[in-house]
Amino acid sequence: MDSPAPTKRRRIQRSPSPTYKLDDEEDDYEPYVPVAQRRQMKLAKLSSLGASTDPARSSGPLKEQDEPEDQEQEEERRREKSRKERTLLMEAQEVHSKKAAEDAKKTEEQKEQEADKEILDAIRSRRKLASDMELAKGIQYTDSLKTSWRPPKYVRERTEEQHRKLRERYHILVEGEDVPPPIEHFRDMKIPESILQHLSSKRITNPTPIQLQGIPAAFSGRDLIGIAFTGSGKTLAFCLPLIMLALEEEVKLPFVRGEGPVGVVLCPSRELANQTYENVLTWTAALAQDGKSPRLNTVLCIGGISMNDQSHTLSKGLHIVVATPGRLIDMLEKKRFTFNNCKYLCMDEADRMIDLGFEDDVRNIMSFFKRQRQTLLFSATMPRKIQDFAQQSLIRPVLVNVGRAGAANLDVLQVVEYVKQEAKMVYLLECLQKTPPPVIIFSENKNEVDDIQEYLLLKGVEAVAIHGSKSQEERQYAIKSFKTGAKDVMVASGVASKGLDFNDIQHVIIFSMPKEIEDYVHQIGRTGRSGKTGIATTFVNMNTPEQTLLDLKYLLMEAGQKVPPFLGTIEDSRAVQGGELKGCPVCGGLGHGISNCPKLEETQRRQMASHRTTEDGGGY
Ligand SMILES: Nc1ncnc2c1ncn2[C@@H]1O[C@H](COP(=O)(O)OP(=O)(O)OP(=O)(O)O)[C@@H](O)[C@H]1O
Repeated sequence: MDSPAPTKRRRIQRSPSPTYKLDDEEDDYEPYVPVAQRRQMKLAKLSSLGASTDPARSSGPLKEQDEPEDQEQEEERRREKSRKERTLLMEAQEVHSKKAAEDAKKTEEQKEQEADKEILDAIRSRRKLASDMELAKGIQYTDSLKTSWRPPKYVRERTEEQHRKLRERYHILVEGEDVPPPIEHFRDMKIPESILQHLSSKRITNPTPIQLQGIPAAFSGRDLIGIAFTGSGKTLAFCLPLIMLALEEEVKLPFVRGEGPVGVVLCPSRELANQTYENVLTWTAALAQDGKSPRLNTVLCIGGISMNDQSHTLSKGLHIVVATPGRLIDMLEKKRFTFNNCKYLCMDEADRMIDLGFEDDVRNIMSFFKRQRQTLLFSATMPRKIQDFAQQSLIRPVLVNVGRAGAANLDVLQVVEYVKQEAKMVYLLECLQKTPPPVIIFSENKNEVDDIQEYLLLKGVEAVAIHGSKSQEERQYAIKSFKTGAKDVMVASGVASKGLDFNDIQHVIIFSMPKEIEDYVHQIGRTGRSGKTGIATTFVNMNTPEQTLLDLKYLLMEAGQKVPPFLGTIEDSRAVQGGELKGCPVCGGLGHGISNCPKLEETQRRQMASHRTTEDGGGY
């Protein structure tokens, strides 16, 4: 009888620590070691270190060889050494028992705070967000970029107190040195008349709070972190300064083939890049309408499209690039254009850009800059961890914050409903009756997106679908037909949630609640834009993690929305202990701390720890 083929035996080796390692696992595997255990190890190290650094111990044997001493002296030295060792050991034990006593006194909340701080410190010590070239050469700029823009005289003459009052009126919070003044009217920002006329034809007559403070700061050349609600006009706030910069450079000395760009806007998705590109095209065309201003050239660099279509623009002087990271790096590597004279880098939905997936791409892109740049980061959600990380990488940054970072837009009526999994499809049809179209339906799962679209089509609803596995043509078709009103409903995965600005969405239906509350904030933010109101209906059920429900409950409470009874009954252990509820520094969720943040999975935590620089004494 044939014996079964020998299988490779995996032997589990028991190590003294509670972590186990498989024989054939990679050698550089570093298990996560809990805080308490790390502390023990540090103590053990401390006592052994103390003993080995004892000069008597290290010099003893050498002396013995070189110049033998008499018995008495030797005996005395041994006694001294043992005294010292005992003292060190006792000290270590004392420290240890003191620590244990302190630990015992601590509440669960304090312990959690300490653990959170350790994780946060590890995150903070990530390499700065600068290009490797700058880091390697130790290049450190200390001054913001100089621009010729100045606020009008009457604004310059206002006191700091008057600026503060104005900010207070618009609920604008600022941080940073010497923050440029807020300006209440576009005209006073010295924006060219032709652009003003175009904006006013689109009923954009007064700046929104983020524009009112963000545009003057950006016009002044300052690095900027801009945080404001979904649909509050951030795009104009970061595109106008770039258009003005490009205009100034072009007027000084016209660009010829091979020159430029002056600035780049980076977006996390092709759809968002395309939308921003179209905005820039509209605004630069409006600028040239006066017959005096030059035409500024803009290129779109995104995957899935042929760059040959843009060779016409690339063959002229280039002013502005709007891009997604991958295609931009490709173009820079192929030297289709350079960043030799690029001075402006803006990241839209910046928290996504800096977050794990894109961080290295961003660093790579930065390495193509050959001179100092102005860096701007914008988003509706910006957890503290990203703000801290970004702040230390920018130069004299100004932080402009309208409302809490990660808070929901108050113009959205949020309705959360308990719908059993099997009842969702049928209930969806009923839900669609709440408002006239256009409606967006979000699902976290691509297959579910397709299923919903199919179901709606069967029921005679004009629906298109968009998700990451669709071809670029399919994605473009879906967006175009939905934008033009040819289709009533768009079913989308997360891809369409961030930054996309569709006209007058009446209703957002969240078919499956995303795990991360930031995603929810972006999804409901497709409605209630530009001062209009909208409804968001969210389906939850027993499949929705309790953590997510808790985040949702607090978000509703913060926005003064109705909390349904099934959410009201979910208890928060931190609230029971009377602790103060702050947004999780990693994802901004109000219902949990870092240690149980859904975004910070175990693997990521390890990854963060490995990012620790040697500057702060290495990692664990
Ligand atoms: N000052 C303004 N007054 C009225 N409408 C404005 C103003 N500025 C911009 N808008 C309009 O508001 C809408 C939303 O703007 P935008 O897409 O820039 O929002 P956003 O803050 O970037 O949102 P998101 O966070 O979802 O990306 C756009 O249709 C834009 O034309």
